[in-house]
Amino acid sequence: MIVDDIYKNNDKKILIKRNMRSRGILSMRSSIMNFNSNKKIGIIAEFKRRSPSGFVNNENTDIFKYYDVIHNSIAGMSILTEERYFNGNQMDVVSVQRYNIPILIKDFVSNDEMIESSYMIGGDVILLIADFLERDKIEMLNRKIKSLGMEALIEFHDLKAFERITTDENVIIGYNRRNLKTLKIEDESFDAHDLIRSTGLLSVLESGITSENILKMPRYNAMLIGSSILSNDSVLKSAGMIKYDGFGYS
Ligand SMILES: O=P(O)(O)OC[C@@H](O)[C@@H](O)c1c[nH]c2ccccc12
Repeated sequence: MIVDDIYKNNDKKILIKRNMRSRGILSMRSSIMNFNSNKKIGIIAEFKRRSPSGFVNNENTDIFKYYDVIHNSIAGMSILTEERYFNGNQMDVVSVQRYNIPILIKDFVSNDEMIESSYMIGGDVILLIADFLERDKIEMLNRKIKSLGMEALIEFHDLKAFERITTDENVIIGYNRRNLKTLKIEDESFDAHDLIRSTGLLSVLESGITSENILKMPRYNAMLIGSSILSNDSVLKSAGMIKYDGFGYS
């Protein structure tokens, strides 16, 4: 399975060790809460060159300057740094620090070296995937993340993986509508949100969100959108029309 192959090869990754950070850490949690307090949902816009589910993108990271200026609805950025299946590149993170928007490092992180390197290139938030990491591993990795002053987006797809998530104060919880084992959208986002709400932590809905379905999505604080934005879908305009009323959208 692709995911197993990625994690198995993490120890062989060539990681940037030199400090290329050009600014202090920005809080994704504060950014999302800021949008919510203005009755907006926070949109985390994702940049990736391709994904194993078949998406290919010819844009480069310059497109972020358009979202920031034109839509101003970007609470954060998500940058894929996984090279072998997503054509990711850590230098993409270094280059987007200048937009001064919180950066989520989207990779299959499973060791301290990846967390340290993500800090060095300007990351603010680290993705951890509960479906593929045991609870004590997540706790250990988040201790490292916290020690560097960063936040963690801990995502799950399998509802059973929710119980592995550590509900620490630097944690945001994501629900991935896509099953990374089958690469298919298998949506249990309403049940997932009930689980997340019981923690009192911020919630992010991820994957397969387009202008067609965004208005029907359940009540999350933020949404992480990649392919449809990168394919010039009008999803950002649709997102801007949603009024976040504290307990969801109206
Ligand atoms: O391009 P989409 O369907 O908008 O999906 C974006 C993002 O949710 C997806 O890339 C993703 C969510 N969690 C991940 C974990 C690893 C790699 C990728 C992901």
